[in-house]
Formats: sequence, structure tokens, C-alpha cells
Amino acid sequence: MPDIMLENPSRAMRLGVAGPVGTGKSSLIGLLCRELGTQLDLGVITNDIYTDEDARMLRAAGVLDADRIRAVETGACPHTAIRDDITANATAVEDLESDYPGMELVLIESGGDNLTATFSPALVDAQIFVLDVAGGGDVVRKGGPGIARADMLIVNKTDLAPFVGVDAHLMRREGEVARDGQPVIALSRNDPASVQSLTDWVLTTLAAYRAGDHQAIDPGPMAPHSHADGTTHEHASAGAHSH
Ligand SMILES: Nc1nc2c(ncn2[C@@H]2O[C@H](COP(=O)(O)OP(=O)(O)OP(=O)(O)O)[C@@H](O)[C@H]2O)c(=O)[nH]1
Repeated sequence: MPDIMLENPSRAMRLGVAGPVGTGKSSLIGLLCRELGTQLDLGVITNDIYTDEDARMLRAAGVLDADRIRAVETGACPHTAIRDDITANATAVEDLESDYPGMELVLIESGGDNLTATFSPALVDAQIFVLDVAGGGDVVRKGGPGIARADMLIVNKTDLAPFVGVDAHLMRREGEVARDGQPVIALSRNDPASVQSLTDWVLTTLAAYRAGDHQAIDPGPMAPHSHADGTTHEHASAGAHSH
């Protein structure tokens, strides 16, 4: 699997946030904006099929100047716009960077998608994959390129674990095994220590990126799948999904 070497580490680092529907991607981006917005020059791109709902939610949260939060309406399943044809996202990032020349970090949210959606390394420098405990304790074991190889795996909403009968610490340990020791954070927005672990990781990754020591890694393509309109996407990995 090819790793992409940095061509221009002086531009903003692009950090993708992917994961199934409702696992807390927008909330995590809101947290990062709140925690890092005073020390970093930030921007956000959201992806939705037909709406700008995630962007509107983040603007309403008041975590960042509204103009720094831009929405891409993908018109198709969002995984297409973050992996197969990144043009709309790449253009949105470039527009943000040209409007805010000092920008240091752009957070790109994939629209909620299935377990195997990943960002192209041509679009992002690093990526976070978000699962939540409400999706079930065995979801990590189901695997997929995002779980196995994203730069960071988040097991989110750990505050809900007792209510859904899931052992969040076991999920985290299984994540570490599935990822060969690559980082996993068990996160809750109500747990300041876990939020601190996440912001520390972002700042460490940004420092490595700036120093030219970070490589964008391709977690691998998503599964072959078909869309409601009959189009089919074939990729080289196993498994399938429907929308
Ligand atoms: N209990 C709890 N709920 C959370 C946490 N983080 C997010 N949520 C809730 O989870 C729900 C989904 O969060 P979002 O951030 O909208 O999730 P998303 O992954 O962006 O959703 P889509 O964009 O629709 O895929 C919301 O009701 C959030 O308030 C958390 O740490 N704990």
C-alpha cells in the first residue's frame, strides 16, 4: 500500500474524520474547534449528500467563525467525494486556505457512511475513524480499512457504555490489537482527560507534519458496493454494503 510523502508541509494540515452515521463526527470536530480554536488557525469542511446540515450545526454551536465552516454537497454517497472524486473537497479546502492564508489545520468531515469509508491520501494528510459504543461491542472485530489503518481510532460516547451493555475498555483493547498497537482513544465529550488525549494527539501529529516527519497513509479502499441508482463501485477489498 503506497504511502504519500509530503510535497508541501507549509500548507495547513488536512485531517479527515470518517465513520458510520451518528457516531459523533460533528461533535468531535466541534470539540476540537472549541479546544484548539484559540491556539490554532482552523477551518472545517463538511460533506452531506443534499444538505449543509452538519455545517449548520457546527456554525450554530458557535465554535468557530461561521465563514470558516464550509459545506460540500456531494450529491452522492459522501464516501465517493472523499475517496473516488475528491475534486469538490479539494476545491473547498483550497478556497478556505486562500481566504485565510494563515490557516494551520483543516478538519474534513465525511458524511456518515458505512464501516469501510476512508479518505484518499490525496485529500487528507491524516485521518481519524470514529466508532461509538452504541454501535455494539463487536463492531471493532468486524474490521475494515478505517478501523485497522486510520491514523487514529476513536471509540466514542464511552459515557453511554453502561447503558448499552458494552465494555468500552475491551473495545479499546480490541482496537489496539486490530491496529497492531496504533493509537486508539476511548472518548467521551464528558470526560476531559479523554478530550485532552485527543487534542494532544492532534497537536503532536501537526508538529510531526510541520517537521516533515508525518506521512499520509492510505488505509485502503472501501468494499465493492452498489447505489440505489444502480451504479456500482468496485474496489479491491472484500465485503459489500448497500445504502
Ligand atoms: N452521550 C454522548 N453522546 C454524544 C457524544 N458525542 C456525540 N454525541 C451525540 O451523538 C449524536 C450524533 O452526534 P453527531 O456528532 O451528530 O454524529 P455524526 O457522526 O456527525 O452524525 P452524521 O453526520 O449524521 O453521521 C448526537 O446526538 C450527539 O449529541 C458523547 O461523547 N456522549
